[in-house]
Amino acid sequence: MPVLAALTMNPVTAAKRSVLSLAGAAFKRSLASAVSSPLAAHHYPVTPGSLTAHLKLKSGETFTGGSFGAPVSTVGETVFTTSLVGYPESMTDPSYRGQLLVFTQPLIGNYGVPGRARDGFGLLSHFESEKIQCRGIIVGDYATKYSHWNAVESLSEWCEREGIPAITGVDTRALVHILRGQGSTLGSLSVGGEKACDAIEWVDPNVDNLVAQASTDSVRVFNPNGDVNIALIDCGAKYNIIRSLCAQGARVSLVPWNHNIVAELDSYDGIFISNGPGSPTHCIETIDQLRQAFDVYQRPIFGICMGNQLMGLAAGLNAYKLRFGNRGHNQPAVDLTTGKCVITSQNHGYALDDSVMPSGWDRFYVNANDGSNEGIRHLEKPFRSVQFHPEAKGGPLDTAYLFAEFVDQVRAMKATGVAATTAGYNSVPVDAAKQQQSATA
Ligand SMILES: NC(=O)CC[C@H](N)C(=O)O
Repeated sequence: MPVLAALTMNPVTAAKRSVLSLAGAAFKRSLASAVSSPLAAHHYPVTPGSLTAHLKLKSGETFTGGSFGAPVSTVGETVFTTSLVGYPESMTDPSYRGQLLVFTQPLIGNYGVPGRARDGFGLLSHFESEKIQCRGIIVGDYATKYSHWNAVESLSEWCEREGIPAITGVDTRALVHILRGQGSTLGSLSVGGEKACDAIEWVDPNVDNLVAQASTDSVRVFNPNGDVNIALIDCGAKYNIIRSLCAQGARVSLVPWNHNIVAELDSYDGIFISNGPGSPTHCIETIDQLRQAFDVYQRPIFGICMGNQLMGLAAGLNAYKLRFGNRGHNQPAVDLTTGKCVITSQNHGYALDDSVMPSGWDRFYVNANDGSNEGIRHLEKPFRSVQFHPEAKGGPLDTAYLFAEFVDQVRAMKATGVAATTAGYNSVPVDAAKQQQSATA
């Protein structure tokens, strides 16, 4: 809507509608104050009569729009993704747990939501977990009509059914401008009365161990007849990681994030560490397990995203929080072993500080945009990890070869009789080791 028209609009209607003027230079000049101005508007609530929704950042900016999800209120870390497609996959990716997800792609919902068909491994074919994991979604322009051969419901119906609030009519360009400037920020999404968001308590989801919430409670086996047995440490694994390993012919034992794998190393031909939500620093048990495994395990270990961070922490690196993270499907990463650049799918807010590498380790990939770490590798042992998502879903399949390389290596080492652990290894369960440590402390 032209800004002038918005300014001459009935102020009550305008106040209900939206918040931002996009008037060129004025946009940049007065961004901070314009955000909370109720005067200008260029988007509409999704349908006449739909509930008003508000997104309020902890830093004070408020965006008003229309609700198209569940009529509930929530708080989360407001993060944005630049992906153009893949909202069903992103919203069910456990790594988005605790977050309010902003889509920079303005038109969202136009291909609806697919059904819950399962593949031959028992995994949902079109989702990355059983349910929506993000706390809410924020879009510029929700498409009220959808069309796709496998859609069974609208994005609005899905959100409502799963109790997830959703807001449309938000100037996501202005919102992302703020988030890029000040970094990922706590936000409240409230539906209903104008003041609903004032009642919200600001609780940062990252203070909790979100991995413990997302992980499986018990061991689950996929593709039981696979010829090599992979322990997949579940920090909140996306289904396509499990599927990608199974599709290579591997048997996958999905184990809880704090499972005592050190006591079972001999039964695994390879170890894989999944993606997962929140800060890696909460996963002390996993880091402890990996540190012990690095000393004695001789077969391949591979990590993805949270898995890269946990392997890095176990190797002796530190992790830090990125200002606004890298979330999208077109992030360039350079393989430092070949110089080749690959386009990758990403979703992370933390990164390894790889400025000084621990002895025996090297950088594997680096982000070609911001220079942040995209992976590490051991120089002698078959241990590697990547910060991006070779399993895609959504995103490009450029790096799917990493699954084939991993399982091929696992298979080759098994065939040539490489023992799982070094000779003389004393398999002390981690809990017992911890007790010993505290007893001698
Ligand atoms: N996708 C992931 O595994 C994300 C890892 C971690 N939660 C981060 O945000 O950096």
